[in-house]
Amino acid sequence: MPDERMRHSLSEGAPIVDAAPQYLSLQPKKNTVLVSHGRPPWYGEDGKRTCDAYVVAVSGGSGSGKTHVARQIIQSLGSIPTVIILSQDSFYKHHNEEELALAHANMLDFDHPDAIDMPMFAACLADLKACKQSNIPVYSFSEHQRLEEKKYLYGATIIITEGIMALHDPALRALYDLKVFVQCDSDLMLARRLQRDVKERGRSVDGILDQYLRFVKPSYDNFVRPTSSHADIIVPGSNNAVAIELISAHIRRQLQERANQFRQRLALPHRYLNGRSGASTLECRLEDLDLKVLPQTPQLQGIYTILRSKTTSRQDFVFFVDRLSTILVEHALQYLPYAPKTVITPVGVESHGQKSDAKNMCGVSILRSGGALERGFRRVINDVPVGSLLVQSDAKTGEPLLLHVMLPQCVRLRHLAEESWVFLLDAQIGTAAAAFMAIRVLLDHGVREDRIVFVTFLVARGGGVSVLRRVFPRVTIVCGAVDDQMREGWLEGVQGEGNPEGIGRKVWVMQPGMGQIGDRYYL
Ligand SMILES: Nc1ncnc2c1ncn2[C@@H]1O[C@H](COP(=O)(O)OP(=O)(O)O)[C@@H](O)[C@H]1O
Ligand SMILES: Nc1ccn([C@@H]2O[C@H](COP(=O)(O)O)[C@@H](O)[C@H]2O)c(=O)n1
Repeated sequence: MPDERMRHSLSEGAPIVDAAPQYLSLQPKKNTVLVSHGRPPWYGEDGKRTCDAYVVAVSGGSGSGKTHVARQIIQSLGSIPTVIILSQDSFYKHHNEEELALAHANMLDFDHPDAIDMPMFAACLADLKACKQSNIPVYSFSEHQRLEEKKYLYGATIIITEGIMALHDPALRALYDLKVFVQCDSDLMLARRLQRDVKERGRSVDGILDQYLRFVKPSYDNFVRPTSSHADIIVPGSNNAVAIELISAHIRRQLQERANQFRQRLALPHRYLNGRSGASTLECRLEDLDLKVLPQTPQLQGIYTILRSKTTSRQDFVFFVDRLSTILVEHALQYLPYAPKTVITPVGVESHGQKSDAKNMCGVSILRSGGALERGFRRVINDVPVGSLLVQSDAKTGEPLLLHVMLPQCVRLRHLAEESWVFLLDAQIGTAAAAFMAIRVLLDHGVREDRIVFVTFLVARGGGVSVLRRVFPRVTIVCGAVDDQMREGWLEGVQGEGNPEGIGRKVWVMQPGMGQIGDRYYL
């Protein structure tokens, strides 16, 4: 189970609102990633994507209940990892001054297929379906205008897209796994639209009726209703509980089939390890792993001795973790590109030096223990953005689950991500399941593999690092020490806010290791 305390603090304290997933509620918001229990791996042991997101399209007239049906499907599905209701309304085109004046006079046709930027909608949907991020436009119904801001979306297992023209475009239809049309009487649609547009879209009754007679009704008859022929299922716009149940049963079955198909190839933590039961073996040679290990100086060994000791106080542990993080990040910086630079010194003499060429440097810590490297990271790299990923193991299956994605702007925007240098921070690479997932997330965003620098205190030679290396050979891994083994062991629970009963759990532990670094650093 995910750490409740982490879930609580992250959902409350998220500084970038639109990047934070919402936990499933009875009224799920549109264009937001809704999370129930986290996202299992969407890639196989070769690091490649094994399945697309499942896409359901819901079309129908305005006020037919498309959004309502999308929400009913989500509720009926119950526990699904992550889902987005993607609204086609967000893709209304940008309007010039003249069009805006017409719109405010209810004289602009928003019900013609040309009113929607179909290629942009298809491109965003295709990215989300392919498990990539998308930055979708934000539209204001009261201003009749596309706003400056964009909304970042990433990580849905199911996408439910809804809109009056959702089934209109053949390129869009090709992206759907299931096509639904909501059929409703025109008078009911008009009544609902009147109520909603007055309450939510700041419209007058006269204006709504004007627009309805001039554009909405003719367009429904000419463009919207005919697309029902493309639907796999027609759902009534009211009293539709049976239809919703059929749809959700179908989706559940489809997802189950996919899961069964791919489970064999999923990247389960124990499958990364060389030894399959109880303990891992030392099959790989250190030099084959191409790790950038800190020079083993006496003072570095001194730091590790303090950190490994179970009698070290928390105060000392925090101090030496911060010191070690600083050393590691300094060491990691040498793997960035540098170019010669000449400066004039205060005594007027030229000095020939170096300057880093790396653009958009940022950090991403893998919570919770990766957070222990953040202070050192910020000390070494001035004013650097730091994001986070929360990956936890499912107690039943052992699968890593992606629970939370909070990435810096230079990763969220694809055109920046392609140039960015990202330092992934985690306390150790043991099974490598979390590292694997975090690298996959960055690659999904367009970060180049050779611009990912993984910084960690410890790597287990007999752990999953050999698989990580084979799959992502161009990622630089910087560490301070290499431990020989991993063993399946029982970790005593530490009583605290998130674990009031101090319940222990079965984990893969590194040997000799440093214990649970996150617990020792934060508690
Ligand atoms: N099956 C239904 N039962 C009761 N109210 C509904 C139903 N479907 C839609 N509504 C209500 O009608 C209004 C318009 O529905 P909505 O789903 O927003 O329509 P659409 O997305 O098709 O424009 C909303 O206030 C919604 O609560
Ligand atoms: N500025 C706009 C843009 C669109 N509309 C109307 O919205 C309807 C589609 O949205 P639904 O949520 O009802 O499906 C469509 O019929 C447009 O007329 C608008 O009024 N103003």
